[in-house]
Amino acid sequence: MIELAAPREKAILVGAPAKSQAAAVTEEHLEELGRLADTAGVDVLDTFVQRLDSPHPRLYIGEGKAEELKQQVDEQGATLIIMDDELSPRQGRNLEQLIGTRIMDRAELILDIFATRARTSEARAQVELAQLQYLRPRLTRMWAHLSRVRGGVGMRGPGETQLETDRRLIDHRIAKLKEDLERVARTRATQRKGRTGQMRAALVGYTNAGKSSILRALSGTEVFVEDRLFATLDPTTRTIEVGEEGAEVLLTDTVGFIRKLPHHLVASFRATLEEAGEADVLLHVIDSSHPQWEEQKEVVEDVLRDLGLGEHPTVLVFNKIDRLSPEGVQALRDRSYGDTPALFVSAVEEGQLQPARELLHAELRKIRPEVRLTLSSAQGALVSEIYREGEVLERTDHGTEVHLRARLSPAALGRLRGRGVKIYGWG
Ligand SMILES: Nc1nc2c(ncn2[C@@H]2O[C@H](COP(=O)(O)OP(=O)(O)OP(=O)(O)O)[C@@H](O)[C@H]2O)c(=O)[nH]1
Ligand SMILES: [Mg+2]
Repeated sequence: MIELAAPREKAILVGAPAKSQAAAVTEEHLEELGRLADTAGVDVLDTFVQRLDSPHPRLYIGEGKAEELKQQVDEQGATLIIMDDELSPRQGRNLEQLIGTRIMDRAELILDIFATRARTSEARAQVELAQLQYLRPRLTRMWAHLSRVRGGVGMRGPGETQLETDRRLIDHRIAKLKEDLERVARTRATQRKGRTGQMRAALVGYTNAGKSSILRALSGTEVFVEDRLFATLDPTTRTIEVGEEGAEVLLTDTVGFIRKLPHHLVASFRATLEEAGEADVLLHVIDSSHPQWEEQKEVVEDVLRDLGLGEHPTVLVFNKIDRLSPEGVQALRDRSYGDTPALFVSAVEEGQLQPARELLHAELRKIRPEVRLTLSSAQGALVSEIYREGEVLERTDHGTEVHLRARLSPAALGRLRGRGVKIYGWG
């Protein structure tokens, strides 16, 4: 994106919700936008709200309101306007022209945060791809903005040729990034094939819900935790012990989700997030002390559905219950979550996570039942497949037969049965 030199930007946050939205919800959304702005290093001067029946096609907000906003910007000396809603390229351009101040929407702000926080080369490439895809249809506006900053005659609006050249350059770069990312994804898929069939779980959830804190508490290792949105961008995996017999599970922490996550960003992070899909079970972490936790839970469920993980085995982990009253915790426990098992924990209180270990163990046992298999000498090749795909607990060789006690996923069991392996204790 276009970088302006320091000092810090001073922004007015603009929300234009539907008339039906409750005032408290609007306020909370703008507060979240304020936290995003803070993470991006922007000072927030004020907020500005207009309730709408539907967005204005030309300016998003109404014309009169836009004039009012312009006045407020001038009076308060704002250098930036941040819209909570996604602006079309045209609305952004028109509004920017009318007010004469740079406008960003929530999506652009999130992209900016990701760009400054991504550490691995893969995460950086994913963010750059998303940024370029966002930028491409908005090039004219970016150019108009640049010409105002530099203020030079002859810089006012580049000719069509300049735009064409820029679009072509962007297209080349997009193609190159996609190619690189596909290569990385292929390498990872190959690595995964070589992995043993250890049980895996992944932490998913709204940003700041406490995913990394839970990983830290369960693994007893240092994991980066911060009271900021998007503290974690790169997935981290640790081994944790579950149950009483010292059974081990690989637990992966993932990037948090947020309302109106730019879809380009979800698409370019797909490869990383798909790793979560390889987990036997997802731990959906919820900040139960947040007034809008139900909306946050829905946002996460929507993104998971987008990623094709809507039906994946999941456990709900209601975190931060240390901030609730005993009655508040009881009210959460009394609710029904359908068939999804739910846990009520605190990642910061000693010993509170023991039930999580036990439930995780029980769930994984359900997902990967323990079975006994008998293979004939002709099926020798399948034995190594079982070692690769599952967890072999015991092996005895009886003459030409191999007897195994193992944990395998239903899919692997179905495949083995299809190939004539004798399976006991399942289905
Ligand atoms: N009181 C309380 N605070 C918690 C609990 N779990 C996490 N926190 C705090 O919540 C904040 C966010 O925690 P993180 O573990 O970084 O959250 P995250 O889900 O990994 O967040 P992102 O990586 O930003 O998506 C930190 O300030 C934690 O100390 C809890 O059980 N109780
Ligand atoms: Mg985190």
